[in-house]
Parts: sequence; structure tokens; C-alpha cells
Amino acid sequence: MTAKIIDGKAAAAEVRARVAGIAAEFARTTGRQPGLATVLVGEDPASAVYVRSKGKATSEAGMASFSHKLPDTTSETELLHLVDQLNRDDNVDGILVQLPLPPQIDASRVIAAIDPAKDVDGFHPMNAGRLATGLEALVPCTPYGCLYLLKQELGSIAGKEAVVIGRSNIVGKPMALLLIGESATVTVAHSRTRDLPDVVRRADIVVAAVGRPEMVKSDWIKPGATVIDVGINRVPTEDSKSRLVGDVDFAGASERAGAITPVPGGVGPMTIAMLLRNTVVAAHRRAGLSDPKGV
Ligand SMILES: NC(=O)C1=CN([C@@H]2O[C@H](COP(=O)(O)OP(=O)(O)OC[C@H]3O[C@@H](n4cnc5c(N)ncnc54)[C@H](OP(=O)(O)O)[C@@H]3O)[C@@H](O)[C@H]2O)C=CC1
Ligand SMILES: Nc1nc(=O)c2c([nH]1)NC[C@@H]1CN(c3ccc(C(=O)N[C@@H](CCC(=O)O)C(=O)O)cc3)C=[N+]21
Ligand SMILES: [Mg+2]
Repeated sequence: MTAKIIDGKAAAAEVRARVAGIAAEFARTTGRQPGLATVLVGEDPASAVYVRSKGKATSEAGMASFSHKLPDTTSETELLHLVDQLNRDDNVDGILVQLPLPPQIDASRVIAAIDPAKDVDGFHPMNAGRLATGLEALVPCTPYGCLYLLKQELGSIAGKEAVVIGRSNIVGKPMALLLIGESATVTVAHSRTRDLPDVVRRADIVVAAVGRPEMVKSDWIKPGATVIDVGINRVPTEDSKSRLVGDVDFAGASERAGAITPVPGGVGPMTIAMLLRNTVVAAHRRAGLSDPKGV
């Protein structure tokens, strides 16, 4: 079987176009654009690239983009001060503090300081708890983007065997909660899982969020399964450049899977689309408007 390649870039473009329409309508109604503030601490080149592409996508969707760059030496107190300013700024609907943060800063404290109503990453314990208990929440962008692709591909997920590899607070755990919410039968694997290949073999849906290049092998994949590869791993090439690969052996797995996301061009673009989506949703809720339809 040769898998269908799921086009995350195309799906993301559709979401972004719908978000742009909603943002324009919001601006007409309220007299201001929805606003997203990004905060980058330090000089990590990969983080700088992501933050720049987020800023560009924000402007293209007709939203205000406020980008803050702080030096590597920023103290936790200084960062908390900026978060506090952004919490109070009425033109800011969403706040994204790019992770990872330098070692002198406790990320969990910074996340907890963000106004949950502006927490468009969905990382605040309030939003995590609301998602876990089935209340209205801001949902982490990457797993939400994965769910979008799965629903587009499969329609209903109910009753399917889903295996999530990885249990981080930002990807694996919320992914598992979303799949439970769709009535999948969910297994969460991690570094202490015994016989990962056997666990993956029973999955109709595999979500790989590990951070290990091409760790998931093709003979683990049940023929016809839907494979969502969250991994973003930069690996060196022979010509001493580098390329991006996922957590799945794409070449092999695409011979067995029913459908699979590529890296790049799969989950990554959906993450940015869902960030914009969460920002317009946060703007509506903050303005006392009902949630926008169709995103
Ligand atoms: N496309 C996108 O938009 C995004 C992509 N990413 C990418 O997704 C990947 C995962 O990110 P993130 O969740 O933050 O990573 P973390 O490092 O926080 O978590 C990795 C998880 O994988 C598990 N793990 C590690 N080694 C193994 C192993 N050998 N077998 C099984 N499980 C293992 C860990 O288990 P344990 O808990 O036991 O340590 C942990 O739960 C990375 O490649 C990251 O770059 C992340 C965010 C957004
Ligand atoms: N507070 C916070 N929120 C995040 O959502 C967050 C974060 N911190 N820290 C880092 C991770 C990673 N992440 C990505 C987003 C887009 C792509 C993306 O668009 N990738 C392109 C390729 C980009 C390239 O070529 O480098 C693709 O997969 O096609 C990748 C990774 C968001 N993260
Ligand atoms: Mg991490």
C-alpha cells in the first residue's frame, strides 16, 4: 500500500484563510484587530525562525502582531514584568512565550503568570485542567492541529485504537485528552514503555511526538494506519548542511500506512494556523462575543 500524503500546508492555508475572514469581521465590529504578542528570550536560531514565521502569519491574517525580543540574560522577574504588562494591554488577545527558556527562568512560573484568557498556547494549568475535565478551554495548538488533520482524513475517530508516543504537557498529554474526547481507545507510550513496536502495531492511529529522528520504524505500522508525525528534528546531511526529519521513518512507513503527514509540510504549519485560530477565539471571548463559527 502506498499512503496518501496528508498536506498540512494546504489544510493550514484553509484554516488561515477562514481565520482572516473572522479577524476582518472582528475588526469591523469592535474597531480593533485581534492582537498576538510573541516573546522570544535569547538567540536560539530555530526559535527565532518560528517566532518570525508566526509574526508574518499573524499580519497576513489581518491581526496585530507585537513581537518582544529579550536578551539571553533576562531574569525571571524581568520576564514576569513583561507578561504582566501584556496581561494588562487590551490590544493583546494572545500571549506566546517561546519555549524553551534560558536556564535561569522557570518556564512553569512564567506560564502560570499568563492570563488564562490570553493563553493561546493552552499551556496554563487552568486551560490544561479545563481540557482534562471537558470544559471550554484554549487547546494547545500542535495537538489541536493533529486532531484537525485526523478528522479531515478519517471523519469519525470513535472506537479507533490510537497510540500517542510521548507524554509531554505540550503535545503528548493534550493529544491523548483530545483523542479520548473523540471516543478513541487511547494508549500513551513513553520512554519507559515495554515493547513499543508491539504497542504501535495495534494502532489505527499513531501520533509520534518523541523528538528522536526516524525512531518509529515501518514494520511497526499496521497496514492502512493513519500516521501523524509531530517530530521536528534537524539532522546533518553529507554536504554538511542539515535537513528536517520527523520521528517516523517516512520512506518506509509511507509504504504501509493508509495516510501519513510529511516533515516538513505536515503538523508544523497546522501549529501556526491553530495559534491564529486560538487568537481570534480569545479575542471574541475577551470582547464578550460568541465564539466564531467554522474554525
Ligand atoms: N510540529 C510542531 O509544531 C511541534 C513539534 N514538536 C516536536 O515534537 C517532538 C516532541 O516534542 P515534546 O513533546 O516537546 O518533547 P519532550 O522531549 O518534552 O517529550 C518527549 C516524549 O517522548 C518520550 N520518549 C523519549 N524517548 C523515547 C523512546 N525511546 N521511546 C518512547 N518514548 C520516548 C519521552 O518520554 P518520558 O516522558 O518518559 O521522558 C517524552 O514523553 C520534538 O521533535 C519537537 O521538536 C514540538 C512542538 C511543536
Ligand atoms: N510557546 C511555544 N509554543 C509553541 O507552539 C512552540 C514553542 N513554544 N517552541 C517550539 C515549538 C515548535 N513549534 C513549531 C511550530 C511550527 C513549525 C513549522 O512550521 N515547521 C515547518 C518547517 C519549518 C522549518 O523549515 O524549519 C514544517 O514542519 O513544515 C515547527 C515547530 C512550535 N513550538
Ligand atoms: Mg520539549
